[in-house]
Amino acid sequence: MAILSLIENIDFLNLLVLVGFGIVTYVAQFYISYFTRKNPLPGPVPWPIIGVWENDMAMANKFQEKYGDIWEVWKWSERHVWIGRADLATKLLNPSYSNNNFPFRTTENEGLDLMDMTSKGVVFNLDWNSWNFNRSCVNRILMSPKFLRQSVVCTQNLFTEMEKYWLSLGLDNEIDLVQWMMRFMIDSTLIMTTNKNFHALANYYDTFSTSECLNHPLKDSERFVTAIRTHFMACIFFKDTPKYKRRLFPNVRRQAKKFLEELAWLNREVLKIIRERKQEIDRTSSEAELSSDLLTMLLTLNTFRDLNRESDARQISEDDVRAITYDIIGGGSDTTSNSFCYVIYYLSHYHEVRKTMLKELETVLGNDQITYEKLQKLHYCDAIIKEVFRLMPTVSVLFRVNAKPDEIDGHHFESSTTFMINVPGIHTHSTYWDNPQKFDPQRFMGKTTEGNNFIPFGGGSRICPGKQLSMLQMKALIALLYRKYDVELVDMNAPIKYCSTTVNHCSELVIKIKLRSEI
Ligand code: HEM
Repeated sequence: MAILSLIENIDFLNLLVLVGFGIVTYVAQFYISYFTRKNPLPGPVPWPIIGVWENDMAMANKFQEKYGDIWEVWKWSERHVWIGRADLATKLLNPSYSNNNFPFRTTENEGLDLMDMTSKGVVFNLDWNSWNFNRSCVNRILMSPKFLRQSVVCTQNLFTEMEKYWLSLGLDNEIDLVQWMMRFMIDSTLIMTTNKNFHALANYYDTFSTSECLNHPLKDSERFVTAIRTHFMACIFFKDTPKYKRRLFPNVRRQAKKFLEELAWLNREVLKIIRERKQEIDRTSSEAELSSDLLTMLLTLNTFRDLNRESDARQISEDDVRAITYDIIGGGSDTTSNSFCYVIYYLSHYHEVRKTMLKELETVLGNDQITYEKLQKLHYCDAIIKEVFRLMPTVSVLFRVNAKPDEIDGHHFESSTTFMINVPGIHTHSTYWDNPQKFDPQRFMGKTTEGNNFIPFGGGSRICPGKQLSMLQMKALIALLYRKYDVELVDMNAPIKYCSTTVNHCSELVIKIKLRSEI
């Protein structure tokens, strides 16, 4: 009461003085605790409340240059320890599944809890036993030759479809590869995951075309594809937006509500797909072969239909199937589509590299059908993709959190410290690479890429389970495109256009293609 009457009687000038005093006290206290913090590392001095905005690849590299290979950045009130040298990341990228102090990517996160992601699936699952089981299921499927072979067939079929649209629009037409590849990989990942085509490519083609002859259930699938993309945006939103912000600011509250409504719709749709597939499997005789999509494989894992089942292994729950489906679609579409655009950018700028690649395509593939086995033999294509990843990693930062207090490079860290591994910093570190800024695929020829100095797919127990799949898809795409077409950038002088977040999103890559004349 006394405080209320004081506020009522205070005049405007005194109120200003009071507020000013409050701010000065807060700022002074903020900097006193910052400059007297325990175990300090070098790093930019943060602003009160907001800290330092750090989620940018160029900025991380600038900080590494200025502060060395281990530094700290404060974001909101959280300390992020950045690491830019492979040997300092050894503990973080520990391959052990049982003895690992850095098992997770995030600390407890109420926003991700709300999305039901912290006890299910793989990417943000904080329940170790549940993650371990789900991850072994995902590994078994994504790395199985049956699934990988099917992905090659799927890539060829979708390329034929996309090519048909390009030809129909005319070879003079400019193609924004980013837009096409985004739809291509959404279709591809959804087919590989659910065995259903959601026609994102066809929908996109329809935005250019005046023809009415396309025959596909456009509108339903468009809603689904939009909801899937919303799911990825919602993950980032809920992970990074604390509860108080979602409650305090009306526009943020509205956004959160909209996301949750859309996610509820998507969950219902995905559960419907899962249940329909279960019924289809039940109706199929035990001798008949089932399709090799992820959903079918997950639902039959450790059942009598699984030839490799272990006697005591449990089956996967419906909720985990749903969460894994999201993880795979999320992990597999944007990453591969952006990476492919970067490969095209580099190939367009390095004529000699392109020439050597075309020779390899001719020698290994000729005009034969592209197969899983043949793609394994494209060693130079493999080296090109790796060199592009080295200089332009699609995922430029890896996250880890320690379960118990630990020590790195003589620095002590409390448990639940957030660590960020600066992938481009390691990929261009002069300790590991000669002439690190030079684009030279030859450096990967005849060499294995074990170890933490090359980590485009991350490392340790959380390494990307889609690594083989995406390398295969990208090699298939290179072969399908370059065997038949010359590819040119419309603007050879433009730098790579991208927006840097955790995934470096290519924002535009306009190309023109024409039928190939000669190498
Ligand atoms: C060029 C393509 C790709 C790139 C650059 C990429 C990169 C990555 C990276 C850097 C991570 C984090 C690893 C870590 O924290 O150490 C990751 C995790 C993951 N990726 Fe990929 N990825 C690609 C394609 C795929 C594909 C095709 C799939 C699935 C079909 C996939 C599924 C996943 C999943 C599920 C995880 C989480 C693994 C876990 O938490 O245990 N990724 N990926």
